[in-house]
Amino acid sequence: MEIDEAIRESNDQRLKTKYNNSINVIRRALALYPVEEVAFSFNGGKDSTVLLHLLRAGYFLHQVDCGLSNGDLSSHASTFPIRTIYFESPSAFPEINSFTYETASSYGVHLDILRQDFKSGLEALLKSKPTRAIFLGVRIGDPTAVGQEQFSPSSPGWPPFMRVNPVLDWSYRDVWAFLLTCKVPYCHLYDQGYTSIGSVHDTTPNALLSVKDSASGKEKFRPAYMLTDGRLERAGRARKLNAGRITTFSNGHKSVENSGILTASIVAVGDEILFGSVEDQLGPFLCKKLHSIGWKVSHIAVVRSDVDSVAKEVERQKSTSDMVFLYGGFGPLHSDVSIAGVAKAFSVPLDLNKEFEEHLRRLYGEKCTADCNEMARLPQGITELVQHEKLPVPLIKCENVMILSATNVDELEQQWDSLINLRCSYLLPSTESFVSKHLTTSLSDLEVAQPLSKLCIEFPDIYIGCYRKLRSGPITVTLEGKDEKMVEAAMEAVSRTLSISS
Ligand SMILES: Cc1cc2nc3c(=O)[nH]c(=O)nc-3n(C[C@H](O)[C@H](O)[C@H](O)COP(=O)(O)O)c2cc1C
Ligand SMILES: Nc1ncnc2c1ncn2[C@@H]1O[C@H](COP(=O)(O)OP(=O)(O)OP(=O)(O)O)[C@@H](O)[C@H]1O
Ligand SMILES: [Mg+2]
Repeated sequence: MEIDEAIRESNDQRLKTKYNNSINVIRRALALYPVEEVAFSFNGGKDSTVLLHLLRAGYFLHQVDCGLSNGDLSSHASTFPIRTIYFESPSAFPEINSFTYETASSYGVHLDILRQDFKSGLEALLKSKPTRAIFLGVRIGDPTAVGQEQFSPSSPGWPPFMRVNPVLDWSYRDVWAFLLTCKVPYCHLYDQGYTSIGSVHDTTPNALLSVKDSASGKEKFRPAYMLTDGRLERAGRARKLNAGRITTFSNGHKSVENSGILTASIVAVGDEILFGSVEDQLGPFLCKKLHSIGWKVSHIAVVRSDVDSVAKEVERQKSTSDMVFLYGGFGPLHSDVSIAGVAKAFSVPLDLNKEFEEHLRRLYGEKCTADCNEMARLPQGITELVQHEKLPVPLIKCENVMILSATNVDELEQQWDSLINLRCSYLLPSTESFVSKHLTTSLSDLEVAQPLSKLCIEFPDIYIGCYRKLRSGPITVTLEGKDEKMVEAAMEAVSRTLSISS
């Protein structure tokens, strides 16, 4: 197998270590999942080109593990056995597209072409073919690698599969060391100064590789492998704006139903909460309400009343949750910075919203002064006013961020009821709500730890958690899921294992 041979013959010890670790990840994945239920996500980029060759070598060595090959390194299969998916997009570079197709044909890779967005494409793929694990060329430092491990289940709200990232810990230097050592073809855009390739709309050659041609005086670019500081790999990529997940279900009811469990984040703005002088009651109230409609709250944060703190948190949460609920810091006071923070998170300016100004004028009458005009300046181009007869002024929604103006639980209840009443496409109750069961045991932590963690593996779709009110007191086990029978089966298993009589 020429890849394995090239690495063995190389005297780059670091590359050998990276290669061996990645091959082990691939062998582990192939031992865990039948090869027909595994896929490879290939897009012709440098990282996925590395992964293609690692998979070719890894599959060969896996066959040796299974006794299906005699380990003769010169032999290799003429077809690549792992199903390969390519999300083809009209905004991909033609060079990337043709490299993907040419590579597939050279290495006997059968490509499944998907023309939808990633999430819908994967939903369709999982429906048509059982797929338990997908190999990806994601590396630490990619924006999408945040929080991922070599084996990471797909995110909540995504179809269920294991993301396998064999090159997660490879550096920019490792990628080029591999491609050059193995002398494998790569897309020639990388020889023209491109160091990371997205779409034609957000990618340019990396300016750090720019040189002036001494003869013609024209600008030229050195090849990607000459970039010395790998941290600047993405210098030719434009920053992505407005990456909210709302777009995944902007066409309303139908897609909300299809997208599995919906997730929410809650952001409270208020220095007083952080000083400990005011207790936040709105966060727990929202958690209860969201849970009651089958949504999952993935995160609750309290941030300082300053524009950057709000912007940073909203920017983070809007791309990982279906909806972000924000409260506090709304009004004409100097500490009311939430709207500006949201605008900054979406990189848009504030702009006078005439409709909202009219609502404020009606509400405040004579008292509507210049401060009202300030309050009517809302994030430009992304603001939607949500009106209901029970609301004195509409609520403000910016893409998937809902700004709640409530300052206490009663006001929040009124705003929540109005939103539910409106049956807005972005806050629909899930078709199934959660079923929760609780059990109490007086066994110690040490006694329940192992049996419970085994049950978590046995019931992967059921949340099994524990809490206690006293360090030495009884432990309450919580079981939760959307399939009542499964929750009951898990409860019986927990009762049996911990010898609890119900
Ligand atoms: C096979 C595959 C699986 C993915 N799984 C997830 C996932 O579980 N969670 C998630 O938030 N995004 C997932 N994504 C999307 C990527 O994290 C990311 O949004 C995408 O690669 C960004 O590409 P873009 O910059 O071209 O939009 C997946 C993408 C692919 C191709
Ligand atoms: N359009 C796509 N089709 C299939 N897989 C994709 C697509 N886009 C991304 N992926 C998967 O996500 C991984 C990470 O993408 P990313 O763009 O960071 O890396 P790359 O394209 O391989 O290299 P580069 O960083 O040079 O662009 C890819 O290696 C691939 O596994
Ligand atoms: Mg890429």
